[in-house]
Amino acid sequence: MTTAAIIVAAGRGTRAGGDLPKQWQPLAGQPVLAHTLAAFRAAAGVSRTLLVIHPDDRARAEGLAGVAEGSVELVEGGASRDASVRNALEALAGAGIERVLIHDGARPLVAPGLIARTLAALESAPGAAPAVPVSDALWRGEGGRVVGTQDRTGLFRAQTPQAFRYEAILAAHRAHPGGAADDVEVARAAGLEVAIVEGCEDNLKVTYPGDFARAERLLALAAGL
Ligand SMILES: Nc1ccn([C@@H]2O[C@H](COP(=O)(O)OP(=O)(O)OP(=O)(O)O)[C@@H](O)[C@H]2O)c(=O)n1
Ligand SMILES: C[C@](O)(CO)[C@H](O)COP(=O)(O)O
Repeated sequence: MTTAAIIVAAGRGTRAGGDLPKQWQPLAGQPVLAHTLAAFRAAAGVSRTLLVIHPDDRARAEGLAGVAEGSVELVEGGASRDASVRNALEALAGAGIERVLIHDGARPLVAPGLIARTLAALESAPGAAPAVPVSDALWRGEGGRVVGTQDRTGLFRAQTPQAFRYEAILAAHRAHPGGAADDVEVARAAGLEVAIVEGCEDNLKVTYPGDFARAERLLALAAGL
């Protein structure tokens, strides 16, 4: 099966703050994105890797391992995450790709094993994505006060990579009006079944300033430091 990986990294990282978009900020001495790309290089069976970037970031992207050598292809993103994914899916049209993994560049701790089990789940469904069951109690709050509780049964925190049969997710994106939080939402809007795969607590998305330190601690643990 021919598999492509799409790594979306065209966002501006406004919630993370800093002088650079979060995916370009350093994490253990390298840009966040360098860690993400390294995880996909270590994953088995990915034949093409597309990195979706903001046009302002082209020079930075050209400095990443794999880009100059041609093993990582650059695609320009759009104004929203789903527009960025769509650009990359369209760039793969007609290339004989059968499966696609779509991953946030801002999740640098993705493990090759998680990538493998997400892909494997495509045997039984046209889509598959990792998620972590909600384990904490859930409240509704207003004005700094708890105003209610929420049943957590059947609730999951969604992660990436999200994997799909390529032609199915391309058609789903073409039919979608836009504004989806992730590709599972796009797939479901087109009627595709998506299997839930066991996610990993460490596969965090760098979203807020404090996430850099947390990600560095996890990287150090993984390296046995
Ligand atoms: N127009 C966009 C918006 C987001 N993304 C990517 O989608 C992933 C998940 O999005 P998010 O964490 O929301 O990133 P940002 O949009 O950059 O963050 P913020 O909402 O804080 O600005 C990130 O890797 C981001 O770069 C993208 O490729 N194109
Ligand atoms: C795709 C995603 O990472 C799934 O968790 C997420 O929906 C995108 O980021 P946001 O923080 O919801 O904007």
